[in-house]
Amino acid sequence: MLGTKRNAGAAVREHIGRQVAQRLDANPAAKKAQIDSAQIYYVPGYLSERDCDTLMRLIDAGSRRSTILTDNYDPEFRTSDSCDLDRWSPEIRPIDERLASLLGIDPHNGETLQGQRYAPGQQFRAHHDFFHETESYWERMKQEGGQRTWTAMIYLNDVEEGGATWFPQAGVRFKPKRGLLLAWNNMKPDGTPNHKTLHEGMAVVKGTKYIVTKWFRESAWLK
Ligand SMILES: O=C(O)CCC(=O)C(=O)O
Ligand SMILES: [Fe+2]
Repeated sequence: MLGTKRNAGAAVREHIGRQVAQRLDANPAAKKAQIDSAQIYYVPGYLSERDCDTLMRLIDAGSRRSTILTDNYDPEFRTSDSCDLDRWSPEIRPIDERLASLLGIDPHNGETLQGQRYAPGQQFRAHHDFFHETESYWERMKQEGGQRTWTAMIYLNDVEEGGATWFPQAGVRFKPKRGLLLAWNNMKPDGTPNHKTLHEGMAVVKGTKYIVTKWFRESAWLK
């Protein structure tokens, strides 16, 4: 394709993008955000109260300070606590597999489900979930399942004030709502990274925000 920066991976990513979008379009529970610049879907009430409670309990039990992958570390960038949730545990496994099946992606391509907790003042500043292939971590990520394609994220509780997920370039903002799932394609329909998926976990003002995030790779992450 003359004049574009499509590389070999783009064809695979284009295919995944189309397959997942078709599957979500066919799912009556999934709604599509009415914007042109990114494929963002949401499913209200995706997770039951009981599952939300279980995940919040596990996050409280297993949290550590969140980390980020970058060559330019800024301690204020991501100030939440995170926890990797054990995919083989009897509580997580059904949730994990149901998520992969919602998107129609092989569960092996999914990274470990990650819980995140934000206290007042904590945030995750504007970032892309896809990997920047010019950064030094990319060589390692390439061996570990490659690029991130789709993200699925679920709010586990309502937050009194603040904590919205904001896509400033796509022009949408989601307020945390217990059980609400968001899923978006980090690639454009042609399989190249979509910079308009830039998003931010805005600072919590009042209350505590609990979410789980699952990032899906273009190939097997789980060996
Ligand atoms: O906390 C949020 O609303 C966003 C979280 C996020 O961007 C992520 O987990 O990749
Ligand atoms: Fe993100």
